[in-house]
Amino acid sequence: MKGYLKLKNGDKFEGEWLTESSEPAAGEVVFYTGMTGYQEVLTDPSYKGQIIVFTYPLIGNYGINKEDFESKVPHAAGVIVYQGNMKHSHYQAECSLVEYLNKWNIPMLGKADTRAIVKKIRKEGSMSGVMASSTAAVPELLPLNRASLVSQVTSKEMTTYGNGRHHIVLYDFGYKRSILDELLSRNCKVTVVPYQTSPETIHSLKPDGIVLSNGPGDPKSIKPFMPFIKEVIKTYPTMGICLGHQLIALAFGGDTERLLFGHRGANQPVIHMNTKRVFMTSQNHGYVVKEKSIAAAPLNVLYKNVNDGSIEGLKHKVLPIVSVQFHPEANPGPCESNYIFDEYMEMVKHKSGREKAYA
Ligand SMILES: NC(=O)CC[C@H](N)C(=O)O
Repeated sequence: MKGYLKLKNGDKFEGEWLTESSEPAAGEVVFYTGMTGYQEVLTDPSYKGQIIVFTYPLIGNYGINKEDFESKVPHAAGVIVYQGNMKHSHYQAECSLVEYLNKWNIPMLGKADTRAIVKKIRKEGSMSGVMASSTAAVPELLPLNRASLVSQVTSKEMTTYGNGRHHIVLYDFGYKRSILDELLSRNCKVTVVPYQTSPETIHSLKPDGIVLSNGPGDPKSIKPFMPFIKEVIKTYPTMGICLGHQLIALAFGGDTERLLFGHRGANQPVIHMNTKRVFMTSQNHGYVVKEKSIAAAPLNVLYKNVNDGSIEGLKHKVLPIVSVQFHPEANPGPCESNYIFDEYMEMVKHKSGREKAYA
């Protein structure tokens, strides 16, 4: 059966509809450039409601396994690939990509001219679109609900994992399992809390540190909770990852803006501003912190993207607060920024040092 992607600007791309349900799907059309990691990408809550165009042609070649889920359910609205319906082969594979998508009723378009779609998005920017098996569906008929994305993926209740020595509260805006795993592997007990959790509740947990997770959508949609976030992060050593990083900037008076087409892939070069060391990072974001907006904020720029110069990390001038726009937990992606978790744990362990600095 034929299938189509229609972009908001009216452009139409044809392909083969590979999944069972013929229901159309709408979402923000974005592209991901990594060669592997489709299972992690599809189950990363930051992709909630997005139609993902994979630029690597062989997507599905190693199937779906039990190990690589970033959350229990997939979050992407749709999948677009160059080949599709690949015969998979891997010793850990449990099923094919198409079988997995069928289970969750997520459409996949194969044999699509992914290069043409990406060139369009790179020129005109990420935009909404609709995937359908008939040409009748139009994007306007399937409106997007960007504002409530975080509330769709956050935990419903508080859950504690592990019994390590350092108690970390992970604010859940749509956290990736790998972030939890990184903390657990560093002798932490982690309490995952819904993103609306009040400072009083956090204080009652007596945490040693706070992590603000990644998550979908516009960081400004969390603005009503900013006073909560600000109070909590000023009190405990804090690390922000991706959306969490953007929220730290907003909390200290900074501003965010939308990138033309975002950074989504596993080889985004980032430079450490002090050491000038460059390393590759895994990324997935459509918004960035505006550099001018933090000029008066008590934040230093610690990392920048080598390709476009955008801000990739911040450090508070006095308080033990650090944040990165990229993903140090890096699944999928290179692990060379993994040390950021070690640095954060040092901050957590030297809490008394923070108290001295603040006195
Ligand atoms: N991975 C993330 O946390 C993404 C953050 C935010 N939703 C963005 O697109 O910029």
